[in-house]
Amino acid sequence: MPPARDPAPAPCVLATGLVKRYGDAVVFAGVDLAVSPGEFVAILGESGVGKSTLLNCLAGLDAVDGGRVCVLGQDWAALSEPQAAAWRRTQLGFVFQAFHILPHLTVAQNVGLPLVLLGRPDAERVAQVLDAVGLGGLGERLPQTLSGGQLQRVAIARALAHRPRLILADEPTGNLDPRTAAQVLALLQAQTRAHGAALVLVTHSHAAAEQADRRLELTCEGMRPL
Ligand SMILES: Nc1ncnc2c1ncn2[C@@H]1O[C@H](COP(=O)(O)OP(=O)(O)OP(=O)(O)O)[C@@H](O)[C@H]1O
Repeated sequence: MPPARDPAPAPCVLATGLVKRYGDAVVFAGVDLAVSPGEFVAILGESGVGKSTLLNCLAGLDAVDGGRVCVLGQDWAALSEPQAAAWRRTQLGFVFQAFHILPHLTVAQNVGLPLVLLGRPDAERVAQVLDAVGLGGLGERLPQTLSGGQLQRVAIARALAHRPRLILADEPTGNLDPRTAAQVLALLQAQTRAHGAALVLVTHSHAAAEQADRRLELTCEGMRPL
């Protein structure tokens, strides 16, 4: 008898039939997406087509007007807001386009925040991820003393600190020179491969998208492979 094959792993994120509207304006409709553990998917698309909105929907930060999103088997719609916040803190790392770095906290405090919120502060891990993004030694600085590219790397370090199972990154290399961009992407990929996380990257950069296992284009009619 042939050996039983392992069942396919459950997707880290599974979105089916997503529809998003702002008032009467349909941003996108009929969007399907499944990303497996260890997989890196890049999403491209014209400016304004709804890529950031889609990431927010995947993260349960924005409500959808149709369809459903499950993260690691959990449907956002089945959770209360506090339950969703707890699930997000545990499972998700989000690199926002606008960074959302807290100005009154040091770099190290910003990066360590996900670990503190999970009740497991870990200065060693913070130092490790700061080193990994090339910001070793800057932990005690305040964000206002950093460049745009350095702030972007703080946001990436913060998204990785708690080793999330799903990383959603909105233009994470937009402010970086090509060499640093490549390093940061390699780091995001290493996290994905080493911990079986899934990485969904929204980008306009074809160089960044080239690194992905799969490339998809978001259009107003849905998602299509590139
Ligand atoms: N809160 C909101 N209220 C109304 N419309 C919104 C809101 N947020 C986004 N939009 C609109 O939804 C559409 C999609 O925006 P989104 O930022 O998701 O696009 P994007 O593909 O990420 O764009 P870019 O590549 O320029 O970052 C745009 O037309 C935008 O104006």
